[in-house]
Amino acid sequence: MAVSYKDLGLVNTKELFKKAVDGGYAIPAYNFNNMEQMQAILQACVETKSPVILQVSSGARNYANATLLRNMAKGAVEYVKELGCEIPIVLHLDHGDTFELCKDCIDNGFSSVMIDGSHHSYEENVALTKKVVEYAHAHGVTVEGELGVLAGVEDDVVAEHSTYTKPEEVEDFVKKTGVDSLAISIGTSHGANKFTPAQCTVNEDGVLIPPMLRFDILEEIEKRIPGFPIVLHGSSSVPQEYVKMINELGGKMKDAVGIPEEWLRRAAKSAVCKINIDSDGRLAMTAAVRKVLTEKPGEFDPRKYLGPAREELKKLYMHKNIEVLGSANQA
Ligand SMILES: O=C(CO)COP(=O)(O)O
Ligand SMILES: O=C[C@H](O)COP(=O)(O)O
Ligand SMILES: [Zn+2]
Ligand SMILES: [Zn+2]
Repeated sequence: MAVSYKDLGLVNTKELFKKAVDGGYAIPAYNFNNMEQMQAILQACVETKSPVILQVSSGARNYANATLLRNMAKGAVEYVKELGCEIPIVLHLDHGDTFELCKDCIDNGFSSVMIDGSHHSYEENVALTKKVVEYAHAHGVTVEGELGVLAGVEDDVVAEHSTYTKPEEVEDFVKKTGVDSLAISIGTSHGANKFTPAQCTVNEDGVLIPPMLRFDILEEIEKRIPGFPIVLHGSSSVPQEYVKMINELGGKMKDAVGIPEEWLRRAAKSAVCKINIDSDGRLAMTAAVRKVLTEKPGEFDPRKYLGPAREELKKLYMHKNIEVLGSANQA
């Protein structure tokens, strides 16, 4: 039997995006795979009074099990009430690659899905996205499409080089497909190794500064589809304190560079109304777990290292909501 997101107390992205575009901030889209990540996200968003998009990749569904994830999302709505603030919660499929996967999520309580047809030809992308939109809209679910390909690892898909979004395609794409939001490629990419040191310049403090995002492309897109909700994937900043911690505590992360928070702040003020962050959370948890296991080698209770990891993650998300995305106090 199909389960509607409405029965779970979740919301789609429609109103949230409208307010975010008008208000000059972005809604956080944080990926989760397990209970501690979900708790950290919800606690951080309740404490900062921020709306939130709980983001699930197909990898996460395989890892955690789709039924369990859905029931966790149902629990999320009750949990935030218990915490004392009923923030709007979206359950979103990240990087859906087939109609069947999107349909399965829509039939199982997701309030929003992404169909990433960006790896197909333009015509195929339009046809696939339109098909998902028709099914989703019949169920009140909102849809994110994508134009342009991000460099780095996208789920199972590896894009060696990014292809920037062509502004001259966006109007036609939005009109033909009926999507509710559009992910674009302006120089961000997935993972912790977004740029090689050779691509970066070094500032006076010895910090690697990556090549500037193509804000000119974003501006051109905004001119062509004014006020239309834009999504930025691959937006982790790869905090160097976490990379350093991981490496000092026995890890081996080489050349990890992300998107400066200043640039994300600038993007959030534009039509960019959803910013995807996954890798930074992975770094925060890994650094915290390594710290506990190094300092207390006799520790073997998972709560003793996953608990501090959850705390570190919550701190990171609160920082993002308040200092970077501007979503704090917008719930
Ligand atoms: O775009 C993302 C999820 O869709 C996450 O990007 P990061 O790898 O930069 O966190
Ligand atoms: O864009 C990809 C997200 O970071 C999810 O990653 P994943 O497929 O490893 O769960
Ligand atoms: Zn893509
Ligand atoms: Zn992504």
